[in-house]
Amino acid sequence: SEVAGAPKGHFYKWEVEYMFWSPDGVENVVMGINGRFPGPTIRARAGDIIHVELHNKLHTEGVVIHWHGIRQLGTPWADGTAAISQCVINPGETFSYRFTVDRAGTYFYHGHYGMQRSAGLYGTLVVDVAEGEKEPFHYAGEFDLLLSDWWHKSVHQQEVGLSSNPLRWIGEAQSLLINGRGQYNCSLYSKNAQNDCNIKGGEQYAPYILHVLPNTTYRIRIASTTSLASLNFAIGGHKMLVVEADGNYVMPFMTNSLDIYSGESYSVLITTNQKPNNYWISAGVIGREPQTNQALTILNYKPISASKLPKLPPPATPQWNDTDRSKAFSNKVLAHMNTPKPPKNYDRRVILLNTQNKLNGLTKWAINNVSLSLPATPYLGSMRYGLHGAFDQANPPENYPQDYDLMNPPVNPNTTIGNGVYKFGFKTTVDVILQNANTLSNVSEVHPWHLHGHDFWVLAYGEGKFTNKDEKKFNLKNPPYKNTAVVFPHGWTALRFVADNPGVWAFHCHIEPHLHMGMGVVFAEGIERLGEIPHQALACGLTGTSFMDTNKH
Ligand SMILES: O=C1O[C@H]([C@@H](O)CO)C(O)=C1O
Repeated sequence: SEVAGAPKGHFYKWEVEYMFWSPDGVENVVMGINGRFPGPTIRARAGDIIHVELHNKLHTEGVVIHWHGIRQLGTPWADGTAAISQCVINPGETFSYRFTVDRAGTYFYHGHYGMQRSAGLYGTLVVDVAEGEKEPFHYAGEFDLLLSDWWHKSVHQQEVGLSSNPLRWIGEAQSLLINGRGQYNCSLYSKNAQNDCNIKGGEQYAPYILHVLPNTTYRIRIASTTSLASLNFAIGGHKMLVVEADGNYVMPFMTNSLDIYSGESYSVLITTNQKPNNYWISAGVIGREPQTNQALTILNYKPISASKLPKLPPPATPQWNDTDRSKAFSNKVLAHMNTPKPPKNYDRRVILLNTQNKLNGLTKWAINNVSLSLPATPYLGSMRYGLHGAFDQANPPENYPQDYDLMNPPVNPNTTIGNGVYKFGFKTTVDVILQNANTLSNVSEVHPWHLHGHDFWVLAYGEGKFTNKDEKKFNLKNPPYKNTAVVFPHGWTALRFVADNPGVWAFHCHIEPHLHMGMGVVFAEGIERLGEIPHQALACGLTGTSFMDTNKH
């Protein structure tokens, strides 16, 4: 029985283990949860408490899970970032993630240790509005789509390649998956698809079909946990009304297709007002030269058979390098009128130059010429208990040399490694300017940056080198409130957030191999306000040693 007004608890026991699976018709090894890939969907209401007891059944690897988009207000030790918020959960061990989902929205969860997200450790997390609350739109049914990309090479091979000299880059994905389902080397868009793709129904790689009734409005939640790919999502013959981004309502706008970068989530409404038939739903690569087939599934009007080939061809994915189109899309995402407004002024501005570099022959990504290498002792514990030997005590650089040429490969490609922390005064307003540049191979790439523990306002996307004059381009009226924002090639993105959540928070490129190559920084605020940290999060490195020595915590 429930006490009226009390938060509802959702308790889950999860076991993580490798298992054989066939995400795209080619059998492989994936990381599963309770024997499933993707992991189970969590569904709760705003204000509820989620409690996941995560048991590590991997034989030789640690594990953690990050709850992407959940701010962890008051529970920074539950953020699930290895070496930042907690010690990894060793094989055979269990860790209790207990946190409140404070706000309705579309979220997901994923591994945040090494490249375990690429290994398939992810699932959907949906938070509905609190009992009695209403959303600013109506719909009769819902579908939740989690997009990902999939490699046939193991994550171990990928990781070794990334830290080899010369670099063995992971290359483009073999398949794109919708809810963990894709088709390698065959297309559903063929008369013989059922034969070519060997689909009889019920296979692990059979598409997740959206069965709909005519003349009905549906909400489709779309989240991207891709390792590398930026995607363009579309539904043949249907326009989409975008209503939510990263857990915040947006000013609704109509679109034929949606750009979604790794780490982002959206909700769209569609009305099934077309001729009763089947229609293709597609997701194709943008931002990088695609070498991967579109992900396809079907919007099926009941009672038509879902195996009937749609009359219209799949939506064409836009030109991968049409950055003007991508920017125009991103600029359409604006806050709903009830969204919190940004402070008019900032207290501190940090400019972060994104470059690709070299370190002893290895290829790295660096921020203001520091490539992130995480320490053995997680920051949350070492900062809370004042263990200064745990990481670089010097403040990392807040800017880069103003004569740096963004439009060419670095003159001196050598970088340094580091693990210093950007420490912010509690409740200060921080501006972060992400400044893109040229890679070593004379191009500039797309990087979606994700902030833990907060949402930020996306004040502007700009071209070339940011200067203080660009402040006049800032949207302080209705900037979107998000947790992930892209920085376009050779461009900059201006973000603002309030450092009001005591904890240590990762801020990084959500492209997993890029993070692995050092493309991230660490933010912290309000550590002095934290009480005791659950011991489970501290049992390694210097925090572990200090417990054994003194027993004082
Ligand atoms: O980090 C990366 O490395 C490759 C390329 O720059 C070097 O092969 C690539 O496309 C990346 O995104």
